[in-house]
Amino acid sequence: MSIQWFPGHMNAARKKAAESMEKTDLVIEVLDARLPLASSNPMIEELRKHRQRPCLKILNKADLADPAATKEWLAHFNGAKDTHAVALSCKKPADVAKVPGLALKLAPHRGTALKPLRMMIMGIPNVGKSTLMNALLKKRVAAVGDEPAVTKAQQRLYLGNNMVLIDTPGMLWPKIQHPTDGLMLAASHAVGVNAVIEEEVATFLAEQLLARYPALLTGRYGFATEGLDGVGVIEGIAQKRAFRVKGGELDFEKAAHTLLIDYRGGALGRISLETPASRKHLLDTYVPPVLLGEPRATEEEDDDER
Ligand SMILES: Nc1nc2c(ncn2[C@@H]2O[C@H](COP(=O)(O)OP(=O)(O)OP(=O)(O)O)[C@@H](O)[C@H]2O)c(=O)[nH]1
Repeated sequence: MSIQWFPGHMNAARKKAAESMEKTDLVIEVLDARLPLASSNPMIEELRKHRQRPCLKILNKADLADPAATKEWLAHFNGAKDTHAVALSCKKPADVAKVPGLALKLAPHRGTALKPLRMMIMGIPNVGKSTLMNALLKKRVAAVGDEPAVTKAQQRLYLGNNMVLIDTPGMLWPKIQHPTDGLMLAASHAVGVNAVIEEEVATFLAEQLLARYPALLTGRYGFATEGLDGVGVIEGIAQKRAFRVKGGELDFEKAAHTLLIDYRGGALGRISLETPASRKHLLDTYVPPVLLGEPRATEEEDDDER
C-alpha cells in the first residue's frame, strides 16, 4: 500500500511545532501503546532535543495493548535520562491523574504560579491527545472523535495556576519508516483508508494475529486457524458470520471491516502489533535526524510571562 506524503503540510507543521517548542518546558508525546514506534514521529524527538526539552512519553490506549509487550516498551523507552515513559489509558481518570506529578518531576525548574510549567501535547492523529487534554482539564474542550485529525486549532489552557497546556492535536503526520508502519497505522486507524486498501490492511492484520495471537482469533470467531493465511482468516470470518454478497459469494469486504473494527475496539482482546524485539532491526539501524542548529545555551532565555 502507499501512503501519500504532503511536504507542504509537513513543513508548515514542523515550523509551527518548532516555534511552539521555544515556549514549552516539557513535551508530552502521546503514542499508541499497541504500536509505540510506528505511532511516533521522529520530528518530535528532533525538535525537543534541539531545545533540550524533557519528554513524558504516554503509551496511551494501554487498555487495548498486550501488557507483556507494553512492559517491554516501557523498559525500552525508560533508558534515557530526559525521558519518562508511562503506559495508561487516557479514558481512565485515575490514570490521567498521574500525569501532572510525572510532568513536574521532569521539569522541576518550573511549576510555580510565577513560572508555570508549559507543556505541549504532541502526537500523530488519533492517538488520544484530545482525550488526554480533556481529562487533564476535567472538562470537554477539544473535539474527540474516531476520525483521525478531528482537532485542528491550537489551544493554550491553564491547569491549576502552575501548569499550562499548549495543544497541537493532529499536527504531526506519522513518519512511515517502513511499509509495515503504514499498515499498522491504518489497522489502528491513525491514518484513514478507503475500502480497497482496507482489505489489504485487514489481511496484514490477520497475518499479524495468526503469528502472535491465534487463540484470540479462534476465541472471537470460533474457527481453528491452523493452516490458514491472512486471506483465509478473513474468508473464515465471512463464512462464520454468513457475510455474503448478492449471488452468494463470501463478502470479503465486510469480513475485513469486521476484523478491523474488532481489533480497534478491543473486542478481540489486548493486542500489540510490535515489540522492541520485532522492531530490533529498525531500532539498531536508526539514524537520528539532523539537528536544526545549535541548542540554546540557557533555560532563562525561555521564560515568558503568563
Ligand atoms: N480504548 C481507548 N480508546 C481511547 C483512549 N484514548 C483515546 N481513545 C479513543 O481514541 C480515539 C481518538 O482519540 P482523540 O482524543 O480524538 O485523539 P487525537 O489524538 O486528539 O486525534 P486527532 O484529533 O485526530 O489528532 C477516540 O475514539 C477516543 O475515544 C484510551 O486510552 N483507550
